Amino acid sequence: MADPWQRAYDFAVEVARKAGEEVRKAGESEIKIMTKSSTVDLVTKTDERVEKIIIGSLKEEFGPDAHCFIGEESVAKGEACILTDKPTWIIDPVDGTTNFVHGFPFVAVSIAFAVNKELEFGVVYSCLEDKMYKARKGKGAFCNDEKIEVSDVTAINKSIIISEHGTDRSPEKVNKIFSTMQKILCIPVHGLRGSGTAATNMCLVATGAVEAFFEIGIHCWDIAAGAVIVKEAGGVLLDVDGGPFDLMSRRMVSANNEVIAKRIIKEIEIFPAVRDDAPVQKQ
Ligand SMILES: O=P([O-])([O-])O[C@@H]1[C@@H](O)[C@H](O)[C@@H](O)[C@H](O)[C@@H]1O
Ligand SMILES: [Mg+2]
Repeated sequence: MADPWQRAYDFAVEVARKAGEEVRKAGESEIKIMTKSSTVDLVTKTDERVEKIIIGSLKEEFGPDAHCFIGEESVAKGEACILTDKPTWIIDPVDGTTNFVHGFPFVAVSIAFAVNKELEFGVVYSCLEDKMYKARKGKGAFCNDEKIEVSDVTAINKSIIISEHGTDRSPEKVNKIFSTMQKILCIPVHGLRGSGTAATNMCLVATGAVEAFFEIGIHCWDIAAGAVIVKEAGGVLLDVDGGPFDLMSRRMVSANNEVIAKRIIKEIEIFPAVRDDAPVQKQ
């Protein structure tokens, strides 16, 4: 039987590379900082323009109504964030916007594709490092066409763990985030890190550079592509309470194996995050 999604996978890599070139060449003029959910949840004209380029290219290639789209900046402007059984692109045009604004060298274009609510493939282009990560369900994970695999470490005291503090600065959430990080640091682990972009953090798990990345507060577009890449590199994905991974729940643990994942989960102080697919509250 013909493979229905290979062309979409190959094209997603081309589009991610083109989008990354747009991010790299974005001039000072475009880095006009705007904010969304908080004063530190940044967005720029580049985020918006690059998302339009990505979606426009996909519609031109596959037809304007063939697929559905969940894009970070389209959702920010009021579009629905509902994953149906229809073929759906899940897009973060600039993952690591704060890094982009500050010139901190980790910025990624993240493009995932789901069918029947199953993630088919994911592409993460770390455009300042020129690293193209990609993975297709059942076909392995790659960085610049070299196969990648998670770390084989099972001892938590020989691991590096990544987490992020997100953009919600409410004291009760910040306290839980830092209390969790303190407990993990003092296990002890070899180190705590954070690149500032969830997609890149997940690719670091997939390459074995770190053993786990977890966060409460991320969105489906931050992690959808990285989820496929981690899984295909031999890693695991769980909810922060140890339950099954839920793409729309705004929380997750990605790790090289269940031993590390479950040891981290024991330390996570969970706080609520409104689901990506929660009904929009009428004003
Ligand atoms: O907004 P963005 O740069 O696309 O995505 C970012 C995520 O990748 C990161 O994990 C999170 O901690 C940041 O708050 C931000 O949400
Ligand atoms: Mg983004």
